[in-house]
Amino acid sequence: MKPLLLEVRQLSKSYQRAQGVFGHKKVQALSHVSFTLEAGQTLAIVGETGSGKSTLAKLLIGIESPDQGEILLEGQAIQITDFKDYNQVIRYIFQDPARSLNPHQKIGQMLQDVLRYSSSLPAEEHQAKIRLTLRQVGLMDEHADYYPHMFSGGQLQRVALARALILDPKLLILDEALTAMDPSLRAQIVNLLLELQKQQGLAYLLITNHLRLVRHIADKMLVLHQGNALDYGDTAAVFADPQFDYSKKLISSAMS
Ligand SMILES: Nc1ncnc2c1ncn2[C@@H]1O[C@H](COP(=O)(O)OP(=O)(O)OP(=O)(O)O)[C@@H](O)[C@H]1O
Repeated sequence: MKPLLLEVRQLSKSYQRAQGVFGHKKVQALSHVSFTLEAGQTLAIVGETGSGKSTLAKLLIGIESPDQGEILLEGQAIQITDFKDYNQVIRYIFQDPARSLNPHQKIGQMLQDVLRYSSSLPAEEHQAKIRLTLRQVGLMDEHADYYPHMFSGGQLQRVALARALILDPKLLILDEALTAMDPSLRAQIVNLLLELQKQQGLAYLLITNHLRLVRHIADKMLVLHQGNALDYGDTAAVFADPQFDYSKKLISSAMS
C-alpha cells in the first residue's frame, strides 16, 4: 500500500513568552495535534487568531521544530535539517506573495534561482521548465522578462504559484493565501488550484478562517482551538454535525 503523503502525529509546540521584567510564561501553541493528508486531496486547518495555525505551518515547513511529535512525509519521518530536501515536496505560499518578491529581479530570473538552488534539473533545461510553469499558471512566456511591478495583483498570485510549482511539489501549503483576495480574484485562483489538482494530483493544506472556502474546496477539515484539535474529518460531515461547541459556533457564525 502507498504510504500517506503527509502524516502528523501528536505534534506539540510551546513558546516562552516574556512576562514582567524577568518572568516567563509558557504558551502551549499546539497540543498533540494529529492528522493525515492523502495525495491529491485538500485538508483545511481552520481556527481563529491564536489557535495555532501559523505554528503548525512553521513546523511543517521546518522553520520551527516541535517539542514532541512527528511529521512523516510519504512514510518517512522528516527532520528540520532535511529542509532543503523536502522543500521540493512541500512548498509554501505566503499570505502576501507580492511582498516576498525582489522588485529588482525579473520573474524568469527569480524562477531560475529556485531551480538552481533547489532542483537537480540540468541548467540547459531551466528555460523550458520556466516557460512550462508560467503557462501552467495561466501566464505567458514573455512574463519571464517582467519585473514584479509590471504585474497586476491577480498575476502576482499566479507568479507566487509558479514559484511554488516549478519544483513539482506534491503538497502546497496555502497559509491564508486566499483569504485576503477580493472575491472575483479568489474565484479565479481557486479554479486554477482545482484544475492543477486534477491534472497533477497535487495535495493542498489550506490554512484559513474562511469557512465558505473550506466547504467549497476541502475534502477534510480540522478545527484548531487554543492549540487543540477539535473536530476532524470529512468536510461535509463536520459541517453537518460538529461534535464540539466551539466548532458549532464557528461554523454557524461563518455560514449565517
Ligand atoms: N514566537 C512566539 N513566541 C511566543 N508566543 C508565540 C510565538 N508564536 C506564537 N505564539 C503564541 O502561540 C499561540 C498560537 O499562535 P499562532 O500564531 O500559531 O496562531 P494563529 O492561529 O496562526 O493566529 P494568527 O491567525 O493570528 O496567525 C498564540 O497564543 C501566540 O501568541
